[in-house]
Amino acid sequence: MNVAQEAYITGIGMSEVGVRLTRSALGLTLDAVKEAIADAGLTLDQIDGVATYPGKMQSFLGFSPVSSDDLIEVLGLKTRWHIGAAEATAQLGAITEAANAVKAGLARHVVCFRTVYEAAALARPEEFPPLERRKDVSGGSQWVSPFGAFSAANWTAQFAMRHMKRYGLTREQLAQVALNDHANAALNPRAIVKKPLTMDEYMSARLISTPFCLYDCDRFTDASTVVIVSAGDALDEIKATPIRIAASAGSVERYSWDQAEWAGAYPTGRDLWKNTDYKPKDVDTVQFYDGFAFQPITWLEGLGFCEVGEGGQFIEGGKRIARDGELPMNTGGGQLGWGRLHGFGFAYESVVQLRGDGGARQIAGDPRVAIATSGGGPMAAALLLTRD
Ligand SMILES: CC(=O)CC(=O)SCCNC(=O)CCNC(=O)[C@H](O)C(C)(C)COP(=O)(O)OP(=O)(O)OC[C@H]1O[C@@H](n2cnc3c(N)ncnc32)[C@H](O)[C@@H]1OP(=O)(O)O
Repeated sequence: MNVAQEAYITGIGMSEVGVRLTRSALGLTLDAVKEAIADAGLTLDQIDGVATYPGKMQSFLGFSPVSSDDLIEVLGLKTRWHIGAAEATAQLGAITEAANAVKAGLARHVVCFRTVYEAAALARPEEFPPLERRKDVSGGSQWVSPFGAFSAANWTAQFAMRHMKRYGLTREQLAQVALNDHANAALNPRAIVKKPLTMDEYMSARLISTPFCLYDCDRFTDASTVVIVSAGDALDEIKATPIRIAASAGSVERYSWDQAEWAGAYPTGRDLWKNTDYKPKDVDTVQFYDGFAFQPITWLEGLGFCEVGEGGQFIEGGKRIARDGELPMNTGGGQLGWGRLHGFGFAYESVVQLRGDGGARQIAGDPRVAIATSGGGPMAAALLLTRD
């Protein structure tokens, strides 16, 4: 391997994470950028690239409150390359784009950020009109919004129901994702959730969209997460342990309601392994996107940790995915426990674990290989990260 031709995550940062924070979205973003740059040991004038997801999409529901242009202007960055990856293959696709840019010599140090402001926005409907108030619904939304199915909970529930009927997935199995996330979040000082969840609490929670109850759904959050992607030939400027982006993959799929599998995780999984010599057995920890508890099940299957249809059995009882299990999952609490960081939290937590910086939630041994994913529906992305 020629290090100079590789791309590395060299810094991570995160703002305060909360619900209806009395901070601006830009302020949260600047906090996270500052922390990541300091973590890498860089200075602002060394940043020559910016990448974000989803670029310049409209900021309904606080989904996309800060653009790459905003950040460049406010910080006065002298960027050679930047992208608002609106159509990137899900959130972590922005990090893949940055890795490709540094490998191509278009930039040396790229700030990749994802800021979410959905909790604050929900409390300010005049400023951030909710979907049901908008007159300009288009694309896939036009087929579901007239029926009141505004939420991804309604759509994702269809796939979970199909999995239950076809493969026998149970609510007890689904619960393991939430229980595991809450247990790990309780050890993460930055997480919204502060205590473990019991099976009784899970089962008695209010129903949101069959089969999802409250604890199957991530919660709208205000936060910003940053990772810095650097060129392999710039590592002598870095003070932190670099984590290599050893492989990445993604897909933007059209899907239909009669598909059994939750589309994006499956082609993404297949492609990821084509792009590396690593195998599923080499992976020390997985950080799987969990907008809903069902999605990690599709990632387990899509990435080949088990056969299609066997994701529920894989997590039965929760031991395998626990911090001391054979495949520790969502060690920072995932989106169900940490907060809806919209994919970037999984890249952040992978770096924490691979550096051995997890404190009370650090997994044992000497983890060297992690997978972070985002999305899993029509859009999906995965990164294979290694400490070499
Ligand atoms: C590629 C992609 O982009 C794909 C995706 O991301 S898919 C994932 C998309 N995620 C979502 O759509 C978010 C899903 N979650 C939700 O819609 C909402 O949380 C929900 C419908 C489940 C509940 O909302 P609600 O009924 O309006 O609850 P709300 O009145 O806001 O809150 C009441 C209390 O319930 C609790 N609560 C709310 N949501 C919760 C959740 N998801 N989990 C646990 N507790 C929750 C809180 O204690 C809350 O009190 P606070 O105000 O102190 O926070």
